[in-house]
Amino acid sequence: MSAAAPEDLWEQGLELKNKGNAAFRKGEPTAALVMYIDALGKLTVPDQPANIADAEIQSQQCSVMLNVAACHLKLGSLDACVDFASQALQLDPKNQKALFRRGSALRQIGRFDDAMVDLKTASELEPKNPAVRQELQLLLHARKAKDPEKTRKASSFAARFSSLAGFASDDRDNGGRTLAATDLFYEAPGPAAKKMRDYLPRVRFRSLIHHPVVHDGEDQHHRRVGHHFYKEVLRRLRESKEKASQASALAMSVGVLYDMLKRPLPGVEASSWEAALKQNDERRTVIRQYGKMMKHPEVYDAKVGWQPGWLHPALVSACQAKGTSEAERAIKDLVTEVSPGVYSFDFFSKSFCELFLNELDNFYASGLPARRPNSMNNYGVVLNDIGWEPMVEILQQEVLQPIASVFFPEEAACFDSHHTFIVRYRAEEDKGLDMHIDDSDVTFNICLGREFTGCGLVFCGMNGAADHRQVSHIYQHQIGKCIMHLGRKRHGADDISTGERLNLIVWNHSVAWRSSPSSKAVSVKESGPPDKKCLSWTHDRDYGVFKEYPPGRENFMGRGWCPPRHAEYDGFRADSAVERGGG
Ligand SMILES: O=C(O)CCC(=O)C(=O)O
Ligand SMILES: [Fe+2]
Repeated sequence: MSAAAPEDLWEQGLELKNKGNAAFRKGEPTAALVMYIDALGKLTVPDQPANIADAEIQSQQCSVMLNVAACHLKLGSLDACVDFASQALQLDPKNQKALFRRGSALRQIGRFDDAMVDLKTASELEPKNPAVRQELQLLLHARKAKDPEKTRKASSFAARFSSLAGFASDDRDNGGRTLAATDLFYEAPGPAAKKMRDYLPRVRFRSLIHHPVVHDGEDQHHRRVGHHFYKEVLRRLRESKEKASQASALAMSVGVLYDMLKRPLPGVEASSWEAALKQNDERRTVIRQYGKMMKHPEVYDAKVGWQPGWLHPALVSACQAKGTSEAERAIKDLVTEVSPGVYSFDFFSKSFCELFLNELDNFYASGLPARRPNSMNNYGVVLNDIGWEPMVEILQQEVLQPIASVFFPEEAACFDSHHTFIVRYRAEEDKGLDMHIDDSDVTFNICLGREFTGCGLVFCGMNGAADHRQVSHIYQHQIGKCIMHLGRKRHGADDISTGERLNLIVWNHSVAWRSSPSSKAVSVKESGPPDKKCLSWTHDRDYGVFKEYPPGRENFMGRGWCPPRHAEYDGFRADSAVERGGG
């Protein structure tokens, strides 16, 4: 049998390269790598085809070596990446991609000086390349973490979240859209997000504001100024001598906004205005005082932002693809759907979990007052009330929203605020959490530790669905991992058996989603009696039919709202005599 002709090998090599490219684009770096290596074998045989120019041969060889380096980079085989990128550079010493890939691998290995040489050269070759700029920022951060003095001056690079792939650098061109961390709305790509923008309110507060005039609407979840505000605007417009042009109406509205922050508007109880004022004062006092007592102030420092070492490397690399055609694929590779509508992925590094728990211990020991996250959890703390809101705002824009919008395109199209808190479970305190739905559009829940057994998170169905009270999944938290789900998916925590569990919860809010018709789905008839595990003493009208109310919670009987009357299953019976028309 005669050996294949050089021309045939060449053709086979190119074909394999193309197949490798297709696999890489599909997000299958291992399959791609196998094909590229095979291709390289065929393209680098000693006898080269006579009909192909030397320059073309070198260029193809270099291109496959670069692709091999890209696969290794993606797979975390950093030394191999360095080797192949170096081989490519022998063929083409000024190859920008080779310098970039080798620089990135060298940074991740910790060879910062070598990485700097490569990345600087790559940057000189293509100064505007966003990936190179992101990589340089990561490098500066990594260096800073190792030697803060040496790179102190470079910290302007690190503004906000720039540590994570330079997402927030103010002048970054992001495929036609720039994103500064101060943008009112993050505009996600895709038709769902576009549709949601129609429902953005005309007047909106960037974050939770505690004010009697803000939550008085029919649907308080909208967090909009309510009728006292509009009444006052109309009254002033009527009294105004000016013709009510758009400009004067706007000026009037701003005036009323200003006034409502200074004194109660007509019709608003002075006492509720005072109470809101007091709560806000207390909150600011705690933030100010705790600012002087923090153990790890860097964790609160939104000017510097998030350090890459705090997040799990898998999350960092998925986020690095942001703004590229690989972004969605990278997120899908990161995330596992553990059950319909429930997604899990690596989030914090172990060292950050420890650091943050240490910071929380410090807060608990400070004796400063803290608001509890909800009526069912007495030992957690609202982190927005102790100064962490700006950090989560950055996280929300740069990490949470891009991930959530892949799986929940409508709910996550435009996040605008968040409620972030810690829950804590241990014996003698809160052992578990009643089944519930949250005042959250998309929830991120990350386990920080410590040692524990039990305390699984039980998921049931989506609020209003026929299987809304049927168990769908029981999730065991793992330290550093995040679970993401819609707030309207019923869930609750089983009692803890041993140890202590602390989780960080971010409730992401979207006014646009809540104003959209999609959010107004009506409940359908329940398919049958509920699973006992899905019963909620705070929500359900039939809890007592299946279970004894927990001690001290008997007064919840008769206060439930679920299922709504039109959605009762066949044979439904309410547990309360009042409902049944009894006492
Ligand atoms: O314990 C958990 O993991 C869930 C906590 C939760 O759902 C909540 O606080 O709303
Ligand atoms: Fe919850």
